[in-house]
Amino acid sequence: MPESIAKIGIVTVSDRASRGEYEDRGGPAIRQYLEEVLTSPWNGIAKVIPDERDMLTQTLISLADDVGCCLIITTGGTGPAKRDLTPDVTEQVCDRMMPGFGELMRKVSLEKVPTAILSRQTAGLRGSSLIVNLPGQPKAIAECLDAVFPAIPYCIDLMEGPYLTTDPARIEAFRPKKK
Ligand SMILES: Nc1ncnc2c1ncn2[C@@H]1O[C@H](COP(=O)(O)OP(=O)(O)OP(=O)(O)O)[C@@H](O)[C@H]1O
Ligand SMILES: Nc1nc2c(c(=O)[nH]1)N[C@H]1C(S)=C(S)[C@@H](COP(=O)(O)O)O[C@H]1N2
Repeated sequence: MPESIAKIGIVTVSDRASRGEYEDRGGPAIRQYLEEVLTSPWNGIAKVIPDERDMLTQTLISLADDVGCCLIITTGGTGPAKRDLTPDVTEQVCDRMMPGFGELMRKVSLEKVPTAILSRQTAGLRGSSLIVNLPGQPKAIAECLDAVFPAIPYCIDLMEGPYLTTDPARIEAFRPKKK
């Protein structure tokens, strides 16, 4: 049976990028990362939205339930600023949380910037979708994804999603051997 093409949501959450005050570099950085790392077929569905609760809620639900994304990566809105609500909405739309993602990303980010602890970034599962939050700084994208990406293909296997393969020269997907 042919493997279905993985659909991956890429969501930039930024008031200024969504208003065109600066060019969104976060979404393209996520897409470029996936192009470098994934060797199995995938389609990216990118959105740029403001830090608005209803819009983010609808965007995440639609990418998960209607589009059928196995993975949704957000960037921005994870900090303590009054309008930052990406982790809160992520938790609200998810059935179950995956706190290890945020823990590991903060740990590796702390080696780069002392303000890493200001990110409330998290991850969770909605139906058959894994939602992962990244900070807004475009350079944080590869820093964080390098840490958690080795576990993402197996996470999606366990959710019965498409079989993702990676370029081992870039990221080695870790799949524990079956007993
Ligand atoms: N999507 C993005 N594209 C390009 N640069 C970004 C993006 N998001 C954040 N940055 C950069 O990182 C800095 C810190 O991120 P910050 O969280 O303040 O941005 P933001 O979420 O876009 O802010 P706001 O939503 O208030 O417009 C920004 O000042 C900007 O230089
Ligand atoms: N790897 C990494 N993590 C990082 C950063 C960074 O530059 N690199 N910036 C930090 C800062 S300054 C903030 S305020 C928080 C939240 O950023 P956000 O609101 O743009 O998501 O992420 C933190 N995590």
